[in-house]
Amino acid sequence: MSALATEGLTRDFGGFRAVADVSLALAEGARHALIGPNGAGKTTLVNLLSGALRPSAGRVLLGGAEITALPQHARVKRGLARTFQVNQLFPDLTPEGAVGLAVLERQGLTGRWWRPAAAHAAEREEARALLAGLRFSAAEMRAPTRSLPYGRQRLLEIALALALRPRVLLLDEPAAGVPPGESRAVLEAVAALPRSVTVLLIEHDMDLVFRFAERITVLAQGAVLAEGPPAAIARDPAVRAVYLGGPAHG
Ligand SMILES: Nc1ncnc2c1ncn2[C@@H]1O[C@H](COP(=O)(O)OP(=O)(O)OP(=O)(O)O)[C@@H](O)[C@H]1O
Repeated sequence: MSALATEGLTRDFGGFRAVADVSLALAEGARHALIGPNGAGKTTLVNLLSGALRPSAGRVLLGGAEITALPQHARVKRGLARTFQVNQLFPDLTPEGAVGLAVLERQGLTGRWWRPAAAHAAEREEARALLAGLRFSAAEMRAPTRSLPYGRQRLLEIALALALRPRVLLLDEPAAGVPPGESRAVLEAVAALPRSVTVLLIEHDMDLVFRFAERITVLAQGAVLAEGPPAAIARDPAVRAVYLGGPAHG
């Protein structure tokens, strides 16, 4: 059974078909990447998966169960998480505090502000362990998020998603906007994500895609143009014609 699958997923905007009859299947623990030229429909497809958009036709299945009609929060509860831009949401919180809140959210305890401080120790501990796994130093965990380098802020997005203990994680351009000097740390953290999490990476950076992915789906004009292991995708003449261009990738 696939961890995440779509069947004939289609989305029209007026007369324009942004996603056209896309059928995808991610195996448990998959390291799958979705690529395609600008306007290929990647963002629309992710929005259909996360529940931000409803399809015009087709189905989305999580662990074999249909979730097509479920709103975003219900999908998150069932184990489908996506990263989102935290620097707009938590500029004054520390990473430790923000991830601690996400742990509480998972536990359904966010309303209980009255709990004694000692009761927060467990989620703080979990938050620290999670951030340490993403190679945050103790000082970085306790600094206001806004003061951290952008690469660290993007890693915090991943930490917040992981705090929900997802079965499937949608990683939307985790290294976008990160300066070259910091992007290596983001890349390593993505590569080191636990296998218990199935990952779909949406990414423009071909180095990251070809280092991370074991399978790649190429979208073009809303439809699946090709799918396969990286070596086959890099060689595929149709893919190179519409997207990669130039010499084959490793
Ligand atoms: N809300 C909308 N209304 C109308 N057209 C839309 C809407 N959202 C997306 N589109 C169109 O659908 C097509 C696919 O867009 P989408 O953003 O999904 O592509 P993308 O592959 O994510 O592109 P990029 O790599 O540039 O982010 C584009 O032609 C876009 O103009």
